[in-house]
Amino acid sequence: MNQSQSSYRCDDELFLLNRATVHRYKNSLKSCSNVTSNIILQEAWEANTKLFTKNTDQILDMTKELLKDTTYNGNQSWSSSLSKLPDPSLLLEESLPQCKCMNIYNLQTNKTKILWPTECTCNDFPKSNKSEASYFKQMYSENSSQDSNTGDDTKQFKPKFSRIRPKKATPVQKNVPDPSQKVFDGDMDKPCVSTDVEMVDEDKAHKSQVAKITFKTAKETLLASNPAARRTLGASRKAQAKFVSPMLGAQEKPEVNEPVVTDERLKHIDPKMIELIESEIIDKGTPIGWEDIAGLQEAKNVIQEAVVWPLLRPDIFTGLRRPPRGVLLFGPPGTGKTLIGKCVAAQCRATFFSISASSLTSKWIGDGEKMVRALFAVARCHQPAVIFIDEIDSLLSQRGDGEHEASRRIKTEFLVQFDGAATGEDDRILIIGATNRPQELDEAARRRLVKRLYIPLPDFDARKQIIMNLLKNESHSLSAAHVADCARLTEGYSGADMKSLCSEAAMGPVRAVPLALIATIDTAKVRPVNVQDFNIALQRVRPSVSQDDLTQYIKWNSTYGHGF
Ligand SMILES: Nc1ncnc2c1ncn2[C@@H]1O[C@H](COP(=O)(O)OP(=O)(O)OP(=O)(O)O)[C@@H](O)[C@H]1O
Repeated sequence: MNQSQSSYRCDDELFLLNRATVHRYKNSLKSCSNVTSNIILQEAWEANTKLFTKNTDQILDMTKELLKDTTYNGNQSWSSSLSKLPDPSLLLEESLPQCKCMNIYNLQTNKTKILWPTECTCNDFPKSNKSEASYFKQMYSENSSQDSNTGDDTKQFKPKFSRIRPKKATPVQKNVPDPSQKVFDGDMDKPCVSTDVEMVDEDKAHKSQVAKITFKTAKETLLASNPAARRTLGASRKAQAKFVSPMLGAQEKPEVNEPVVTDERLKHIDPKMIELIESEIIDKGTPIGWEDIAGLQEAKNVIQEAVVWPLLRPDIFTGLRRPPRGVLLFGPPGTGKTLIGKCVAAQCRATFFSISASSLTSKWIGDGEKMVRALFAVARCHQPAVIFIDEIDSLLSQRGDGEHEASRRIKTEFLVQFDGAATGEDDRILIIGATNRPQELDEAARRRLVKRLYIPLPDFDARKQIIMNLLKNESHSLSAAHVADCARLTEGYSGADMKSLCSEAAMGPVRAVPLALIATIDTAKVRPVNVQDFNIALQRVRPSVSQDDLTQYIKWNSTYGHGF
């Protein structure tokens, strides 16, 4: 008896597998593809079909043979040598190659109880010294030798490309399936229904589809994503033909259109510069109100009277009431000069051009004066307009012998444009210059910036207001008295210093949160900012303006500044 075989069940179907194949089959189930397991089952089925047919024929032949030999014994009874035959079911059983634990097989009239390989406990898988591969080969040769004389005893398992097919809700049953054509469909819970022919066709289709998806030459990839490249790859181009770039997406790229300039006043200006000014220099930040600027009441009054109202009502402010076209804001850094410029633009409903003089001189080296011309031309098209020039001292510094030619030309162009804007009756352009070094300004520029307003450090009330404004949207436990104390302790701080102080204090509650909780803590559980946080912040944030600097501003203000 061949002890190296067992049976395997796929629902109602019975497969007989030799032990090595069962072992191999079990292993194949661990892999993510069902290709190997399909092959094993298909081949086992074919081998077993032949085995069954052969054994059944043998039993029938023997029975017929014995029935011929019946005798009448004279006692009104017939005897037959059929009884000498072994039980046909045992004969069938013997034909079933089984393992040593076959005693647990329960053979009942040609019905074989199915034994799952996992149920087999005899562990009699041959401990062959041969490698598993050669063992399989041997086992397979044994089976094939019973096969028709093909002479091919080294029949190999040909790998089949197959996918794990999704479970179908209702398997498509094609009449009564022919067992000889059954294949296992990869689903252990379902009977197999596909035929060999179908599977081969499907495999072929799948293979070619996989090949199509996976393998593409560089040319195919390019053509798939950019069909226009077909004209340039391998095709001859006529001498007059336009060059077509084979680069990906080159054909889709819209041609870069030069900005269309419609305004007559801009026709001599480089369109790229116009675009640059409109995109980079026009400030579209949040509008600022007068209440956002703490203190500086006198400066605010002068600006309203001299700048805002005339821009709003140009009809009233004519003749002697004609407003100044240039304003200089000077004072220590961080005192709100830029804030005032933005506030003016917002209050006049004017277009706000914000430019730093150093960027004019460095960003467009060699083109600085063209840029200045373009700036004024664009501002004329967006009237009323406010041109805010930060660090105006570096643009309009005192002229000297060692001065660079480019910077001299920018300066000259600026003054020319300034005069044009100042004298043009219809022009409503205001220049606001801001500087921390008013003493370095060129005399000609100083004269043109008629209103020179000193923007000092915030006083006690202004500091209080800055703290209150900044704490407005924060959770805090500071009383009015605490805020006043804090304002008293910050004498000499600029507006920007006050902002730094409040930011530092606001970090106190966050620093109090244990490090492990910082990523998860609920915002509501972070404690409010308290006076202790401000006391700590006061030790860390110091004023940025020195007393000496302040003395110089006061001196320059008394000489050139607008007296309040
Ligand atoms: N008077 C003020 N009221 C409210 N906030 C102020 C005031 N002054 C300064 N600040 C705060 O300081 C920040 C810096 O102010 P701003 O840029 O206007 O100063 P600046 O005078 O233009 O400085 P710099 O001369 O260095 O350019 C502002 O964003 C604002 O938060």
